Amino acid sequence: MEQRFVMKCGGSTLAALPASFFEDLRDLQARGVKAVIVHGGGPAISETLGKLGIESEFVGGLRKTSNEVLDVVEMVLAGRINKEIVRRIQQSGAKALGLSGVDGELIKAQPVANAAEIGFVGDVTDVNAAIIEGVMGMGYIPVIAPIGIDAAAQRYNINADTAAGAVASRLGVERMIVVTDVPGIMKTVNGEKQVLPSVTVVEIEAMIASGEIYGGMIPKVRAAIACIQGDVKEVVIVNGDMPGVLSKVVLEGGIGTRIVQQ
Ligand SMILES: Nc1ncnc2c1ncn2[C@@H]1O[C@H](COP(=O)(O)OP(=O)(O)O)[C@@H](O)[C@H]1O
Ligand SMILES: CC(=O)N[C@@H](CCC(=O)OP(=O)(O)O)C(=O)O
Repeated sequence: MEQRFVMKCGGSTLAALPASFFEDLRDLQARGVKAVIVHGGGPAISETLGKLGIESEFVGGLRKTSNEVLDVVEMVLAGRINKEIVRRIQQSGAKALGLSGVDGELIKAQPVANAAEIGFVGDVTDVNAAIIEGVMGMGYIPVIAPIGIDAAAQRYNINADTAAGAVASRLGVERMIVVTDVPGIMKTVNGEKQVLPSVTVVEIEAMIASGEIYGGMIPKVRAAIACIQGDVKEVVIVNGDMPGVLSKVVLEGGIGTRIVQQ
C-alpha cells in the first residue's frame, strides 16, 4: 500500500541526526511509504549571519528579514542545508532531489500581515503539487527549502513549520511528522515533565495561553492546527535522535505527541 507523509526536519536537530535516521527513511521508501521533506535551518542561518556581522532579530518567532538577511537565508537553506540533507539521503542508498520553493514556483507566497515591521517574510498562498508528485513519481525524495516567491519574482523567507504544513495540506497526505530536538510536547504534571501522547486543538490553545507552549513550538502547533483542518489526519512531533523513530511513527504509533482534530 502506498502511503505518503510530509516530514519537517528542524534546524535544531539536523546536525545531530544519525545515519540510521536516513537508513530508516530509505527502508520506508523501499516499502512504498514515500516521504516529502521540508527542512529548516534557523541556527545555521543565525551562525552565518553572525560570521558576516549582519544583525538579525526575531519578532513573534519569525526572523526580521531585510534584503541582506534574505540573501543569507537563501544561501544557507537552499544551498548548504538542502544539499547536506540530499547528500545524507543519497549516502543511505535512497534517491533525493533538492529544491527550494523558488524552483518551478513550488511555493507561492505573499508578504505576512506585519511585513512593514518584519520585512520579506512570507505566508504560503499555493504549493505546486504536480512538481512534488512528479519528483516522487521518478522515485526521488523531494527535499524542499522554505523560500517562497510571488508573481513579481520577489523572494520570501518562510518559517519551515509553516511551509511544511502548507505542503502537507496541499498534497493531502495522511500524516505530517515534525522532527525536532524534544520528544514531543511536554507538560509539567505534579512537578514532573511529561511528554503528552496526544493533544487536541483546544488543549493546545490553552497551553499557548498559559505559556506552557512557547517559542519554536508555537509555529509547529499552529502549522499542525492549520493542516488537520483539511485532509491531514494527524501531525506527530518527535525527537530525531531516537533510533528507528520514523518507522515507529509510520508503522506502530505510540511515540512522540500526536495532534489530532478531536
Ligand atoms: N511545551 C513544550 N514542549 C516541548 N518543547 C517546547 C514546548 N514549548 C516550547 N518548546 C521549545 O520548542 C523547541 C523546539 O522548537 P525549535 O527550537 O524552533 O526547533 P526546530 O529547529 O526543530 O524547529 C524546544 O527545544 C523547546 O525549547
Ligand atoms: C521567517 C523565519 O523565521 N524563517 C526561518 C526559516 C528557517 C526555519 O524555520 O528553521 P527552523 O525550522 O530550524 O526554525 C528563519 O529565518 O530562521
